[in-house]
Amino acid sequence: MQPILEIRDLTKVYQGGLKALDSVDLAIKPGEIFALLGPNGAGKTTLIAAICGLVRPTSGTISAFGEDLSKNWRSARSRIGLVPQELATDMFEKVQYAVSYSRGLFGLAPDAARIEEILKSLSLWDKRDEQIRALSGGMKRRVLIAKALAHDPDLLFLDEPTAGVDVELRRDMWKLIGAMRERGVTIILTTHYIEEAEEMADRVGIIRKGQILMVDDKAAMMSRLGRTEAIITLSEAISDLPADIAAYPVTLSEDGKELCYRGGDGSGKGKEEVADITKALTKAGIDYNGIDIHESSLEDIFVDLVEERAGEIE
Ligand SMILES: Nc1ncnc2c1ncn2[C@@H]1O[C@H](COP(=O)(O)OP(=O)(O)OP(=O)(O)O)[C@@H](O)[C@H]1O
Repeated sequence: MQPILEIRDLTKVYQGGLKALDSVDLAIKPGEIFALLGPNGAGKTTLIAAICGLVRPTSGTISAFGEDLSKNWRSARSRIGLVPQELATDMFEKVQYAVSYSRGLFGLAPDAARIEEILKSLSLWDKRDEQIRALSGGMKRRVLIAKALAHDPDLLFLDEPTAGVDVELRRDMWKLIGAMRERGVTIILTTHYIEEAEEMADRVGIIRKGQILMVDDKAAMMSRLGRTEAIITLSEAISDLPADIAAYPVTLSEDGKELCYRGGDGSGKGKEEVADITKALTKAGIDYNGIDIHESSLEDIFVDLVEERAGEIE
């Protein structure tokens, strides 16, 4: 299947010499939700801005819908929507006007019914005649989304769509993003909230210091890089581990009272091994009085990756 968006060897060096993107390659499949995860300053916004024509790349190519954006920017751009991090709109405008105006910017004929549908889907219809400045932060965020949807884009970028919003609004946003996907919109979102990527995304890309560290299906990433961690608290300190237990990925704490397991592969193997270890302990006559077991989340994987690669890149 031809990617809806293809980025090749994209580099952006800002004036002053900061390399915000470093040879980025990325292909986005039609209809997917792709989450771009990265710490502050990783280059997420720069990447989106480069695709949306707001930042000029230093080198590399970006094609969307099969067209090279540097050659045929206008037609591809009309099929792209961007929900930026911050509101860059006239705060005195009324909601409905602002959203209709966004549609007009792309040369589309006014479509009151479609605008009404968008405003209703975002619970903004009751606020349609209010000035944007009078809305709460969460409602302003919805206006940003409505404006980005006004021209019915096929490819939608959401730059930190839920940064700083409350949990309820975040859940609403997730539902909304899910509904957009149902309509066939391809979605790329950047987020600090790993929970968001875990909940929403089909694929996840991890970016750090302008480099893409890894791109994979979310489930594959979790099963490939997932880990089980367990701490088994022993009733009495021991000085040595029996050989059959030492064969597992375990370490004994300095005081000899805790057995720490770190292994598995996100497929359930870790839990099985921990169960086997407890059986072996019982067989060896070693009592334990607690097991604390933890399956790693996408967050743990992300933190591990970013920390592990930090040394390599610096
Ligand atoms: N206009 C600019 N001129 C110079 N440097 C810039 C400019 N815009 C961004 N940068 C730098 O480029 C790097 C990447 O920034 P970018 O905003 O793309 O990161 P980000 O991953 O979106 O971060 P955040 O999660 O904090 O929004 C940062 O070091 C930033 O300071």
